[in-house]
Amino acid sequence: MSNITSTIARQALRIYSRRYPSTAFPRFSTRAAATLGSSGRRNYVSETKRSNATVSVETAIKADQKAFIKETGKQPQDEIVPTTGLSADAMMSPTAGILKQATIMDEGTRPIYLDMQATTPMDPRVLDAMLPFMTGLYGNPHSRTHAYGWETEKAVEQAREHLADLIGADPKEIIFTSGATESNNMSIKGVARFFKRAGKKNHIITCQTEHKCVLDSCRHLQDEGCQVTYLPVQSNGLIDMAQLEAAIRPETAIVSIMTVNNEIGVVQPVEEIGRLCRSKKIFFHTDAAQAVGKIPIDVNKMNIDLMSISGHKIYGPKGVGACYVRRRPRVRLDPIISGGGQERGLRSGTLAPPLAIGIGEAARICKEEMAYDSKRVTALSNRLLEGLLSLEHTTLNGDRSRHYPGCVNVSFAYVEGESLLMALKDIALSSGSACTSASLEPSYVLRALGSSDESAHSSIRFGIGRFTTEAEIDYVLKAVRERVTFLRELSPLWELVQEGIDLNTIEWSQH
Ligand SMILES: Cc1ncc(COP(=O)(O)O)c(C=O)c1O
Ligand code: FES
Repeated sequence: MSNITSTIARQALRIYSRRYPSTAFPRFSTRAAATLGSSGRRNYVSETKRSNATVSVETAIKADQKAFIKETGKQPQDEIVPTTGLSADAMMSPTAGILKQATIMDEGTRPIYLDMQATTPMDPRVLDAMLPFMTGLYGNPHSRTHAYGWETEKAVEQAREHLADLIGADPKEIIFTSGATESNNMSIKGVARFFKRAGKKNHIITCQTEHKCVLDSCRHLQDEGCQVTYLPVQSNGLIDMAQLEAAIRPETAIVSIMTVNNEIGVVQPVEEIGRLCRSKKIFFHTDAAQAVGKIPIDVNKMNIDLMSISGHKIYGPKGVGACYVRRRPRVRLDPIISGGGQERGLRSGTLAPPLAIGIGEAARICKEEMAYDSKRVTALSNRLLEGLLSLEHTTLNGDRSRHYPGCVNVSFAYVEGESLLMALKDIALSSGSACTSASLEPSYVLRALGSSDESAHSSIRFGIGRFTTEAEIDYVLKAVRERVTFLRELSPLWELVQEGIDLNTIEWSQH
């Protein structure tokens, strides 16, 4: 039996005291240990000393498992048993069989994965489609003089068709890129630079809750002399159409508003935005990385001129994406990557056929299974949300009806989000976007909704996807309920609330 000493509670307290510096904080000493039993299942016990009193708490998967057996009469192995059974190193070992372990087949041997907005597991059918193009079918799809080139080109063009089919586009309007980040850069910088160079228009409209790569592209364009309006959002996370209309100027070249927000899952009124932009002859770009393949999108019905797609958000490979670029009326843009003129001259460089074929297959499966996936994800999401909201002082962030159900962002008042994440090590979750998850800053998306720093800090995002099971949701609900209760019991703020004190009436001493 091996022992893994963990510092979950200590780290939680460190963050807690950093976050609430003005709070008179009782002295704590903590010890938390996780043991990896010979059964391969993980148990952990934490012991917390608060002031002079000692509180021993067995928060634990072990306890969860006992309750699970009692409630269901089933052994958890039959259902889900999150453990540290296989380390990442072990998974990489050639004897472990990486393909076998790295697919959904590993369910039950690692933490439950509920971070689908960060990335999705690759569908094994996607891998099947890709593999021949990593080995025997290695031709350059741009080679026109022999069969090696032709066979690869044929498969790449079929992938383009699958992507086009998913969003109601013509295959010629699909440009393969390295991901949604590149597609966003290409769209926004490309259009803005074209119009600026032509001396015509130099204004861009976007929104404060966009992904960093959109906001950062706009910042770069500001340095180049463009003007940018960052629209605020309402407290439900949606933009106000009247504000958008008022922000439009004669020199506005492009409006960029995302379809589904990656942190809170709200769905912006894309069809209305498209109609407005078309009526004003302004190009409309949408970052649909979190929307494509999950909710129906039709670029013609929605008057979308440019759209960003990411492979790894739709059960496809990482490092590949696509950009929809409308041909009629033709979107004019300066390419970011110049060279051999591939991809309609908009994105030079040899394509990566396995990746392009992977995203194509992922798109094909999404189209075929969207209704089924959507029904499942919605049912799981309702189950999760109902359970989470039954905990007191817990709220959903973002609009409840204009919402993609696979992204559930919840605030647990009086619980520090990072502490909760640490107490939920058996579940892979995040408090926001993956690229900002190392930062202890509160989410700028939640701040834009008007959330307080405390509320933003106490928020967790639960991402549900194609391979999530009901048993996993039930496990997560139980674990969250227990650990939120545990952490609240440590919180001096919670103690005050329980004593009936209105925290807003307290004047905290300043340091
Ligand atoms: C809304 C949104 N836009 C863009 C991206 C970046 O996508 P990619 O990783 O394909 O560059 C992401 C994912 O992280 C996202 O969620
Ligand atoms: S790049 Fe994926 S969340 Fe930021």
